[in-house]
Amino acid sequence: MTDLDRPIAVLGAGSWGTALANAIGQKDRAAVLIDRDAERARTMAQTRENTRYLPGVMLSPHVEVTADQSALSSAAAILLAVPAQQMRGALRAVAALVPPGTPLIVCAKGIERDTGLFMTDVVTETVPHAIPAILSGPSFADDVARGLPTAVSLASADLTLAAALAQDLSSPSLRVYHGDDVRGVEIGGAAKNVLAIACGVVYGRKLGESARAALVARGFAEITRFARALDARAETLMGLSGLGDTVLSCGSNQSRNFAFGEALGLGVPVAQASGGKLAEGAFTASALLARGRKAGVEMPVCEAVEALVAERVTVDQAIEALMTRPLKPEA
Ligand SMILES: NC(=O)C1=CN([C@@H]2O[C@H](COP(=O)(O)OP(=O)(O)OC[C@H]3O[C@@H](n4cnc5c(N)ncnc54)[C@H](OP(=O)(O)O)[C@@H]3O)[C@@H](O)[C@H]2O)C=CC1
Ligand SMILES: O=C(CO)COP(=O)(O)O
Repeated sequence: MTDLDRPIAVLGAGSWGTALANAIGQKDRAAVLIDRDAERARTMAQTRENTRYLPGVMLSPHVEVTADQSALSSAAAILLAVPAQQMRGALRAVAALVPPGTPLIVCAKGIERDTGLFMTDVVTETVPHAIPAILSGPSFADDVARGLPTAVSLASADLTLAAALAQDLSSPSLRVYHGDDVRGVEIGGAAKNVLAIACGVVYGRKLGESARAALVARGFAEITRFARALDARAETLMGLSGLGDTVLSCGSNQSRNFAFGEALGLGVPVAQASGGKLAEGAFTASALLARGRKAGVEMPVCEAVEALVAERVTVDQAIEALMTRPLKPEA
């Protein structure tokens, strides 16, 4: 366990950051939730509710809300809950405030589009004096914030640290498993979002549950191939951050990625399909595909999502391309 006298800080006061801060607060451990907007932070501190991102959930009294990033300097660990494409900018802005050796736990699920880097690599580049870790798994913010039960995975290269952080974040409703396969955990979280978009498309286009199940299986196979090529462990992908989150996000339009795909399947143009919500897979698809090509891994489901998001193909063309690929052994 980390130093209990020091709070755990959460950078990013959106739905996931707020839910995580609340989960920590519900354990009677001090959490500091950092919103980049001072006015919003003040209002949230007073009303105890994040009306924009997590309406209807009251914050634990152990959660302090602030816009003052200097709170990071005294944190035992920092949870990074900003969107993947904003991670580099957010980290650059606070790097000087982070004491050497502080665990920076990435809670975002994505790959940086411009560089193809995973989030822990972005941490290493921007805050080299910190220790990167990753948290991922089946966990809708709303469920976690309301104390509904789930389990997630936390990985760090240092297994002892991963175990201590998992202990810090675990509660009777949030079971945090630990490990050292950082790459495996971050691939699971980033790639499931792309697969969730594909499943949403199939649902929106009303292709039936058999098609969705087949897509999950083939999509998961390509994610696992990709993970192996990047020296991640296949069994990590079979765990909470891979299979677990795939089951969650590919079967419910409570997932914003699934809902984005569903809108595409219904014929909504890409620009409107997210309804103003974050759909990480739309940004990650091109980066995942590029990394797959570099590693020599065929990723037809990811390719279809990337082409759809770039509006190079229609939904029907994407489906036809997937269904008319040369037949091959299943493995
Ligand atoms: N929501 C969920 O159920 C889960 C989400 N995640 C992952 O967590 C990450 C964040 O998602 P989520 O919380 O849902 O997203 P939201 O859209 O709900 O919130 C994003 C938050 O990040 C803030 N933000 C954006 N850029 C910066 C920046 N440069 N510096 C500081 N804060 C910034 C936003 O502030 P502003 O309002 O000012 O733009 C907002 O508070 C994603 O990668 C997602 O995949 C993981 C598990 C569950
Ligand atoms: O990652 C999540 C659940 O584990 C949240 O999924 P969405 O970002 O698709 O809403």
